[in-house]
Amino acid sequence: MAVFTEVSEAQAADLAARLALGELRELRGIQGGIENTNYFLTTSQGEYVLTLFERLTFDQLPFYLHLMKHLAQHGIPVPDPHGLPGSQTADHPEGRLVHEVCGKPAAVVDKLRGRSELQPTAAHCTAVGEMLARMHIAGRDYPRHQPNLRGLPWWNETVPVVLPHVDARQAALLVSELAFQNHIASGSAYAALPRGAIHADLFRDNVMFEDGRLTGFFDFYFAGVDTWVFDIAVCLNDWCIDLPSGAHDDERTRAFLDGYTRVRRLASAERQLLPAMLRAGALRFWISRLWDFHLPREASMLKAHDPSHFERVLRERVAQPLRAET
Ligand SMILES: Nc1ncnc2c1ncn2[C@@H]1O[C@H](COP(=O)(O)OP(=O)(O)O)[C@@H](O)[C@H]1O
Ligand SMILES: N[C@@H](CCOP(=O)(O)O)C(=O)O
Repeated sequence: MAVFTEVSEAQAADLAARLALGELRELRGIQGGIENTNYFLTTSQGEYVLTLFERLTFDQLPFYLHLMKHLAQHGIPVPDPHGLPGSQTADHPEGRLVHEVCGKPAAVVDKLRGRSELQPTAAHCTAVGEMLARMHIAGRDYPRHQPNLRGLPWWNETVPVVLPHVDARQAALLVSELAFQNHIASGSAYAALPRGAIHADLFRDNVMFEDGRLTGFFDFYFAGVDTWVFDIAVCLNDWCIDLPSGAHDDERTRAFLDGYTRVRRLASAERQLLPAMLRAGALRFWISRLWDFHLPREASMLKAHDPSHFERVLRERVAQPLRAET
């Protein structure tokens, strides 16, 4: 569970009133999540999620919140952020979406219906693949730009920080994989990859289903502009593997890629680099989990994710690269 900052009912009621969302009925700290403080906020008008951002700054947040607003306006099922009434201008018709609570940047978004599907079937994977491709297409005319803040520069910065905490075999893999990813990123195939706004963290716990149908997806706070195939790889590494072993699941992989390519065909550079991007996706989450595990922050409700899971996924991806025809 993650509540890093305690919000009082009075503070939540005040925010709900400022946003014209009605009277506070209930405020409940949310179980799950490791990055931000999240509460379910129920008012006389509906159900919302209040997020206080623990690492992201007032300057970084408009990219994420306006992206969610943009996607919602393009019919993509994501939580719609609530703006401050009266703050709309001709240039910013959505109004101010970043608020302040307990001195931290905060947002209030709609609560999605449904539950996450932690044991997905091929049909769930097809739905997620299709929806990810729709999101990539809808994001093409999103005008704001912010890099993926958990991309290659962050890996280069963070690997030396986590190295003292791992054993020699793990250190060797981190160092060699980082060198491989720097090599890939400097090549011409990588430069040819199509890119745009990506979610970058679309794991099983960030998508909702109801009666087998996908109702929406959330947790955009690792989003950024990066390659679309990296986003695909992050999904395949979570939705389409056997969790205990980290091994690739052929049926769910095919189902995911079928769903995705029904909406957008993969470019040849994407097909060529998918195996390398699967390794990149595993490395990214291995590094962040090591970082969270060995350099934790204070939180009144927090359970760090297991770093060794993504070490296994990475070893699998290195030993068994996905066949090119998949
Ligand atoms: N818009 C939403 N609708 C419904 N539930 C949500 C929504 N946003 C977050 N949640 C719930 O809160 C939990 C934690 O949110 P998450 O975004 O994963 O946290 P973090 O920002 O710490 O990564 C999710 O697992 C989900 O149960
Ligand atoms: N999905 C990432 C980290 C973010 O966790 P979330 O619970 O906020 O989605 C991981 O599994 O390491």
